[in-house]
Amino acid sequence: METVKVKVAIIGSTGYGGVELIRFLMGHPHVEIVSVISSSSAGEPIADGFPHLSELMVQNLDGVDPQEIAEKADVVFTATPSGVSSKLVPQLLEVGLRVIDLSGDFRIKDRSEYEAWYKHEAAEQKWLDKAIYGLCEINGDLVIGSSFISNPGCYSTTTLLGLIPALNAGWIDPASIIIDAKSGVSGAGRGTSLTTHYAEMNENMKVYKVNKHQHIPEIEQELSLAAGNPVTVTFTTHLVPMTRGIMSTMYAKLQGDYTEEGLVSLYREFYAGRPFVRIREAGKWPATKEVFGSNYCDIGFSVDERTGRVTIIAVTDNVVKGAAGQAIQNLNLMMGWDETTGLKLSPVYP
Ligand SMILES: NC(=O)C1=CN([C@@H]2O[C@H](COP(=O)(O)OP(=O)(O)OC[C@H]3O[C@@H](n4cnc5c(N)ncnc54)[C@H](OP(=O)(O)O)[C@@H]3O)[C@@H](O)[C@H]2O)C=CC1
Ligand SMILES: CC(=O)N[C@@H](CCC(=O)OP(=O)(O)O)C(=O)O
Repeated sequence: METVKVKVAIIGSTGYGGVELIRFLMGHPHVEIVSVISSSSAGEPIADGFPHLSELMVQNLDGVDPQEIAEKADVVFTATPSGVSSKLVPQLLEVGLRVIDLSGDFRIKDRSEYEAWYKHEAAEQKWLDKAIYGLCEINGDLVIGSSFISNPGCYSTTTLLGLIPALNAGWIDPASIIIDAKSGVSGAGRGTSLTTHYAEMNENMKVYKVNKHQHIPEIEQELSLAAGNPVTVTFTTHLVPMTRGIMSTMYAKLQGDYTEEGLVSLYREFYAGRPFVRIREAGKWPATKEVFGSNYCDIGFSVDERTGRVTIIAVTDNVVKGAAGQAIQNLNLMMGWDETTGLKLSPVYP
């Protein structure tokens, strides 16, 4: 006998995060997509803009009406811009929906810190306090049975999964961390801009938001929790001419004679039973193609005995583990299902 499916709605379903949620959820055995929602194209068939989704059971886009969503759905994903989520999500929670929000609006718990980096008004403190920071491999226990998840940022996910085990074990000096991160252009969303259009990005590489990236306070907040003390980082982001993928290359001073083999053991033990984090053997480093289209985060190491530093390399697909995939992993944990349900896709290669 088939079990009752959880009814899911997606707001922002015409953006990259939303479309990727639909792709994975169409194959999820315990989920029924009951509403795909757009603030600008309500009433239009989703297949008009996305012909590859013509087999989705719900055909027309609905408008943004919390009461109407609550009548149809149990859980709603908000794949909406920051500044929109902060206002919309409380309305969804108030009508009794469970919410998984993909924006940055509920990740940073300190309102003044959020406002300093995002340059607009923070959500009310009571909602910030309610939101669970859904970095599944670290906070999975808090996600189980919860009703409101703030899904981590793409760079933050990649970077935190790469740093937390070494920081937590006291193997690296928290004051020495430098992060050099690169992203494919889909990380900027579907809207066109001078920064991201083809002629600007093809055969080009750009550094951006140097020392000003909005993921800095998110990364520092979570590293500080892992270290038990305030941690600050140097974090630099680059756009590279590819569609998907993040590589985060992290440098830190080792606080002992630790080897690559030792790091591999430490990380494999830390992530034991967490199927979406894969640790390369000593001296082997991951590439973005090796996680493309999948929910994996792959991590490798190099120890430099001359400088006493470790280089940690972590890769993810920004739209999957960095957004929609992790959001579904959070749904699985929230509902008490196996965290890999609907997500067991191997990376697309080549
Ligand atoms: N792309 C990525 O790799 C990642 C994105 N994120 C975050 O996830 C969220 C979605 O990102 P992404 O899909 O890339 O962004 P997109 O810009 O591609 O899509 C955002 C969607 O939000 C909808 N939207 C805009 N304004 C409103 C509104 N007032 N009310 C309801 N819906 C609105 C738009 O659809 P419509 O006009 O049809 O309503 C739009 O398609 C963002 O907060 C982003 O920062 C997080 C991690 C990674
Ligand atoms: C390539 C690119 O532009 N990437 C985006 C990160 C997307 C993301 O995760 O955004 P939120 O944290 O706002 O949800 C950026 O650097 O701002």
